[in-house]
Amino acid sequence: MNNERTIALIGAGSMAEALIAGMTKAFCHPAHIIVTNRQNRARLEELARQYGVRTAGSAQEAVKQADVVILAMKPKDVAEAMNAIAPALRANQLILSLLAGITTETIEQLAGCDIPVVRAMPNTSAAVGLSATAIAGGRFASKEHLDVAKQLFETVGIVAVVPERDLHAVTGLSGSGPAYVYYLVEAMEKAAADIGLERDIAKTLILQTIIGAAEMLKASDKHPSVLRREVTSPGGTTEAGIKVLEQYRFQEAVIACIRRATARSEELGSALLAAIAEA
Ligand SMILES: NC(=O)C1=CN([C@@H]2O[C@H](COP(=O)(O)OP(=O)(O)OC[C@H]3O[C@@H](n4cnc5c(N)ncnc54)[C@H](OP(=O)(O)O)[C@@H]3O)[C@@H](O)[C@H]2O)C=CC1
Ligand SMILES: O=C(O)[C@@H]1CCC=N1
Repeated sequence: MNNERTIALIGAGSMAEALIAGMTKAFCHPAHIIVTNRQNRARLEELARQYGVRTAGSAQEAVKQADVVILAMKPKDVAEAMNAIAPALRANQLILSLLAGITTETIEQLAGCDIPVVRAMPNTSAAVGLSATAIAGGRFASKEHLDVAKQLFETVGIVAVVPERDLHAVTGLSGSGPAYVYYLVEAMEKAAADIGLERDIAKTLILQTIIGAAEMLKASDKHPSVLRREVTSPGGTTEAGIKVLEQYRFQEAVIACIRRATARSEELGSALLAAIAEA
């Protein structure tokens, strides 16, 4: 809790809240956090009540007081947000961007000054302190800036420093990753209903199965395919089930899904550049 920096969060959605929850537990006093959004005042008041953070009437007002500016709006809204805050930005601040697909170079361009930018890709498990976050520094970001970002994101999970070119892939893999797991759970719940299991019992069993498998992956040195084979008795139930997944080309579908999400991250970056060029 020894961080004395003032942090402005521009955007007050689900990722912003996940970060506030983590930062107020382990990174800084809530009074050091100022949160702002575009129009939803009730949302800001709710965050202030729940976490004790401060709010600001405008993004520019928040940025004027800040050492670290966290961009937590959707990529499509960043040009408008940066337009509003650019006049208040100073080169001794640090911009931390959570935006999918948007490069540090684009943020630097929108800022219009030589400001340090760190691009981060966390995931929503930050809300329970279990985000897998990757970070990369822009042209003006030093090791100290990366260290600040690392410390901040470590309050909501684990952090890897990666080359920026890898962040599209990280976004497709672990940024979007929780949704893939939830999708699997949705399918398991539908299957449980289909085979006649009582809903609450099925939910409990599915959750424990996911947590148990994740803990096994973490605790063991074995490759996932080895752990899978240990479940699979010859001629047994698992073998019969996995054969169906193979018929449906389950692994190919997952690989195509992550490739598509990665490409989409690249597209989000290009779409913003095209919009900036047009404006
Ligand atoms: N959700 C996820 O799983 C992850 C998201 N991200 C990234 O995090 C960012 C935020 O995502 P998420 O929290 O899901 O988004 P939300 O839609 O939940 O929240 C977006 C927030 O941005 C605010 N906002 C929009 N435009 C402006 C503006 N011009 N000035 C100030 N605030 C503005 C909105 O305010 P208002 O309601 O008033 O319009 C809202 O509070 C995205 O860029 C996303 O790519 C990264 C990793 C994971
Ligand atoms: O779907 C999205 O674009 C964001 C980025 C990663 C997770 N959610």
